[in-house]
Amino acid sequence: MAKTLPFSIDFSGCLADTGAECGALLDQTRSALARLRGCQADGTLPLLRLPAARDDLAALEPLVLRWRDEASDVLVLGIGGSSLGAQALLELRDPEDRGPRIHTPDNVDPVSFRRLVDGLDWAGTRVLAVSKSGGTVETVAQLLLVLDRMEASLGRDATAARLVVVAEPGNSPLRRIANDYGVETFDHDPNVGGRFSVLSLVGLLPAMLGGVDAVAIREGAAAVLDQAFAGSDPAEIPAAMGAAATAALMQHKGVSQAVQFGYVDRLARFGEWWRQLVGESLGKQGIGLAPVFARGATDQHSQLQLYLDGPRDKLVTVIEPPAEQQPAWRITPEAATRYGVPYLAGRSLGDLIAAEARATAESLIAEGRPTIRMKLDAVDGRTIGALMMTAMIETILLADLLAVDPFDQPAVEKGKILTREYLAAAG
Ligand SMILES: O=P(O)(O)OC[C@H]1O[C@](O)(CO)[C@@H](O)[C@@H]1O
Repeated sequence: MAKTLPFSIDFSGCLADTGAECGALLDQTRSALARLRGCQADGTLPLLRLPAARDDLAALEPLVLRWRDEASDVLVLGIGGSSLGAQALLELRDPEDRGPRIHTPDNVDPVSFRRLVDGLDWAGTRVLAVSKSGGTVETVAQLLLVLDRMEASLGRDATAARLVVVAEPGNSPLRRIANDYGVETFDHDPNVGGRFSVLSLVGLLPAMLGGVDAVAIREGAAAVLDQAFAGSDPAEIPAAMGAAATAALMQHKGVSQAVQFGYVDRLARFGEWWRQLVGESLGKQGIGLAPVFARGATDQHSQLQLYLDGPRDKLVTVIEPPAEQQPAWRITPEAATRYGVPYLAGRSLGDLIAAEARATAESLIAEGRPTIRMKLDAVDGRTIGALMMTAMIETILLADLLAVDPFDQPAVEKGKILTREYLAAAG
């Protein structure tokens, strides 16, 4: 299916007993796809315009060049959609890249944050604070603590020169800090929600600071939209098939969990980004799909027993590695024979992990467990851009089939209010 995309995908292992229901749901995706195409044309869903945009990337270049040249470390402060996408993209960094170390501490665990910050040389450190709302307590707290340290070490002007803020326009704590210090500020598009913002500067600025090819990422995403909006049969569109198959399994087979079983370590952070996308976009009004990330081959020795023999409530997507990641580092036939493991003769770890991914997918299918098989052409910017856009379109289509709004997250507000109340009371 769909070889204009940098991956192939096989849904045959998840359609048993739901073929008819899936077909009907697939038909329903036609109207949602047409609406999305309209939104791309008239710009009402800016996410869909990002893959083709280039001017915004050009506007980031001076900052990227400056910081890549002068910084030893970049601290990216942000959480949720203001960090997870960047973390996923930074996994594609070339190990030989000579740019700054990039830290994405997202969490506010006081010990790990302090450990990180204590190891920084403030003169060489640059700080990028990202928050769509500009008011997320974790990000604001981290920034205030960091500013305190930086200012004590460097003084106010040098601190201001080392800080850049990304936030939507308006009067928010982050904007007030930025104004007060007079720092360079970039707008977060108010119409691109955090978990859909990875292809904007939110994900791409940190990626570019790490020397990752932002254009390739956008090209991969563009290929997905081109294919999805070309008027093809929805059965040929991975996002539409994924949404229809998932909805059919949820509505007719009691599936309530989606497991992404990824056999590529560099995509583990992609798995974390995807968890927010699925969790926050679909989990509402008593409906939802619990997203689970499992790492192959590690979780074969931890979770696979459950997936094969536990409750039939899971849809597993096995992401199989590309052939490309098989370096010529092989077990010698002599050693394999001598120690009684002849099947390892001449084999690499790439051979091993590929065989394990295949074995996992085939075992799940043999057990009648709904399974999608995805095979990547490569692990690069174009592929991750395509994976991310496929996941976002699939989530939007699935939300449409489940009749929930993919773009809000109203339930998390209560906890935020209580957190502020408890902090105020403690003070
Ligand atoms: O970018 P912000 O506004 O700091 O929000 C961070 C994250 O918090 C949430 O609003 C959930 O609390 C996410 O949707 C969002 O990605």
